[in-house]
Amino acid sequence: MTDTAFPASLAFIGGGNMARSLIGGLLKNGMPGDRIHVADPNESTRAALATDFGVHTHATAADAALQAECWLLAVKPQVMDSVCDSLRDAVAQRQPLVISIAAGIPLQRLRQHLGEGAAIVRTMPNTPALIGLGATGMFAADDVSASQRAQAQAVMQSAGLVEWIADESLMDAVTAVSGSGPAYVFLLAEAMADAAQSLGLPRETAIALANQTLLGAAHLLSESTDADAATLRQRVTSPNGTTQAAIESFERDAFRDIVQRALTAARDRGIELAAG
Ligand SMILES: NC(=O)C1=CN([C@@H]2O[C@H](COP(=O)(O)OP(=O)(O)OC[C@H]3O[C@@H](n4cnc5c(N)ncnc54)[C@H](OP(=O)(O)O)[C@@H]3O)[C@@H](O)[C@H]2O)C=CC1
Ligand SMILES: O=C(O)[C@@H]1CCC=N1
Repeated sequence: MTDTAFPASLAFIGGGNMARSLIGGLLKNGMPGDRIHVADPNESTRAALATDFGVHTHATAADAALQAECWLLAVKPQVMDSVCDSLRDAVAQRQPLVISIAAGIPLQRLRQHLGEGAAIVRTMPNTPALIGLGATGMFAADDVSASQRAQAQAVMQSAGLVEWIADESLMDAVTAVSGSGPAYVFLLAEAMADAAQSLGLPRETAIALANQTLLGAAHLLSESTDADAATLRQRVTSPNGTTQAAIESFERDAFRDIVQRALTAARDRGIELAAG
């Protein structure tokens, strides 16, 4: 990743959890903090961001936006319409590249509230962005130029893997698998530790073993070039052994259906958020 791919200046609208994760990644990849502006209404949030990252901070979205050629919309979906409305004059002045990370909100709705003049890329990152291991799905409107796409990609790639999505309607499926996905893994970590404790292990030992198992399995999955998840699972599963007993229990309890229903619920909630 070369610094030249980054926008010359970047304004985060919203300085919460995801903004913090993405700013951390940008700095690690060579974007200087003094080229980043962040708007957040909370004084303590602004102070912490300025101290931790050396970024410029602003109390209003428009103040930050006017300072930058690329904006990253990182507010909750529920306030996105009003935030975009407050940026209409700044859009007319700056003609920005706008990257949205909001779940559910379609490009058309962003364009409607921002007004004409913004080139918009809709993305869906996830919280492992904080350690450079994020996964982001991206969709660009037709009027986004190749160099703007490259800039948007550079911003999101500083947080990890990027996948371009050809059809905007699939962005809610991206949210369901990778945007919300880290929470499913944390739920599994909780459940494994709880179960191990109930089988008699001390709490701390149960947590340590469950967490390290998820870490090791994730690394093995990502580093195994010759084996997919199913193959790796089979390698753990000795015939008539302990793993087979557990997997058969999962299958009897319709584990795959449970996952399918959960992802469908997340996808459908994204569609509801689009409706406002
Ligand atoms: N958390 C996640 O795992 C992921 C989240 N997303 C998306 O990222 C977006 C942000 O989520 P997240 O970081 O978790 O949310 P946070 O609530 O942590 O951050 C949003 C921040 O925006 C601030 N804010 C509210 N109104 C304005 C305004 N008018 N101008 C500037 N800032 C404002 C909020 O302040 P206050 O708290 O006072 O309202 C808050 O500090 C959402 O749209 C979400 O869908 C996408 C992928 C993953
Ligand atoms: O739960 C949410 O709505 C956000 C979007 C994906 C992850 N967190």
